[in-house]
Amino acid sequence: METVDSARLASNLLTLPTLLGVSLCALVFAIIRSYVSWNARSRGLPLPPGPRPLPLVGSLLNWPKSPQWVAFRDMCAKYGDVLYFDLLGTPTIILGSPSAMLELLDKRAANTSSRSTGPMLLLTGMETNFGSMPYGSCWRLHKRVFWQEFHPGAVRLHLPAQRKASRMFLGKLLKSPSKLRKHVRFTFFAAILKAILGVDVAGDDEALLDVVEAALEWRGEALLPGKYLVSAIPILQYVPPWFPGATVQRLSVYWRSTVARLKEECHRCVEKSNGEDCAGSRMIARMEAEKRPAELAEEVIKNVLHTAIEAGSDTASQMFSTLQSFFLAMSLYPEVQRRAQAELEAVVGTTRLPDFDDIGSLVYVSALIREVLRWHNVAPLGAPHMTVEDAEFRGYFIPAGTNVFPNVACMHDPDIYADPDVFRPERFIHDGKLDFSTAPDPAMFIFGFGRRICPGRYFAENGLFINVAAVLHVFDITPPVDENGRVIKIEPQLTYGSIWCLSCGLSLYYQAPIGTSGGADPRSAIV
Ligand code: HEM
Repeated sequence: METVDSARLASNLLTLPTLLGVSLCALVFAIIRSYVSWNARSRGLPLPPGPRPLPLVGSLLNWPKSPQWVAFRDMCAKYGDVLYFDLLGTPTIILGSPSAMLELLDKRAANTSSRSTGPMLLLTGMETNFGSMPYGSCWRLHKRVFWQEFHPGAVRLHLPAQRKASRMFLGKLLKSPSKLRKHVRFTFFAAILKAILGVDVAGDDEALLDVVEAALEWRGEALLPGKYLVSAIPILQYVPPWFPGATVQRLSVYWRSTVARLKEECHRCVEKSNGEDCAGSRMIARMEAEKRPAELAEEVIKNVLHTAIEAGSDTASQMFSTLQSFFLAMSLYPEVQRRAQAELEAVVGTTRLPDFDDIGSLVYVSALIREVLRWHNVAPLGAPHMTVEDAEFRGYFIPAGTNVFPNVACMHDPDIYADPDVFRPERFIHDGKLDFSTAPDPAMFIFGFGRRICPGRYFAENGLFINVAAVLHVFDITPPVDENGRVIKIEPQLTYGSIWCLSCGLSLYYQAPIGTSGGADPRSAIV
């Protein structure tokens, strides 16, 4: 009897309206709970402003496609210099002014130095590039191993490699100036490989170059925020490659294999260098001296080396794009080029090529390089940092796990740089000295911020200097001319990955060396 009553009671309770009622109560309870917990976390502070998010998809449809830095600049003009987006649950902010960038990414670096480890990182095999690692002991170990070879004192050891690569670059330009893109790639590639692996890239050692290129060619596109749906819906990463439409999973197999091959190649080269003085062998010696377990040491060194190659020689890297922008600027601004050449002739003379000791005396050339970095900033959205704790910033709530992008479009803000689209190195010179009092040093922004600031910057500055100074000293860079000798107007085109780079349809013509007023021809130093 008792059993029948219980069953009847249960069936009465499980009627549809009861079920709906219970579900509704659960939903209301969940909403209230999440509201209360959000309020406790945010302490009632609002999120930063931004385009109005839509239900379910958040700000996904407001996230601009291309060029993002311009779109974000316009949005900042409307909403202020801290913009908020909800990318399917991932909080994302864009910082639109130097003060906001320095305040959040430099001064609050303890909270803003991590990286998001989204599914694309694993799919691309980039999780072993320490530039992508979240902040923590693993990143610190990699960064330390890298920094021991790239801090301002250590980069002096790499000067011979950079000098030699730049001389070879000049030789290649003399022989085949129309292959500019290839030669630009060569100079950074040769310098970094010699510096870290002890490898001499004689002539066109395409084999190693191919391994590097294969590992790098897809990166700009693949890592573009919002490019693949899987970044927004991480569960999609588990779809098997054979599943219809699983393009990214099929690409992933290829991407990962190219990175793995590059790492193996780095390891093989360092082993082959057989203790020769290069960064790789010094890293091994240090790890041995610290008595690190062999397996860990090998993995860390491979990761650091492939990170350095990617950052230092990738065709989509900042070095590559910056040097190309230099050629473009010189062909468009002949008066700037003449002024730099006059300075080189006065300081260096006509019997030798410029060298690193000349940096301090070549004020105009140094300002010119700063202007290239500003004029065509090649990574206007920098690299996103991720916050690790909830924070308050300028009266707004920034949740833990927010991706923070600095929009370095401020390099083209007329309030910061007068006539920002004009190439004018003079903006950085006062009383014959480099002076950033009226126009901030672009290096403050373009190398990133806080603890994640580019650790390769000193090596980068040396590499840019030696190549730019040597090219200016030996060549005249002019726009191309047609068969009737008429100047062809260069229309620079920019391709957009996570990094801007000049798509090099542009070919430049080189004139006789300028060093003609007596003495030995500086070309004798070109190899
Ligand atoms: C013009 C040249 C270069 C520019 C403008 C540049 C800029 C940058 C930027 C913006 C970042 C991200 C910083 C941040 O997250 O705040 C970065 C990171 C990095 N760069 Fe560079 N870079 C250049 C050249 C190089 C070179 C030549 C190397 C290596 C030899 C290098 C190695 C790295 C590494 C390892 C990171 C990751 C740092 C980390 O996340 O801890 N960079 N760089």
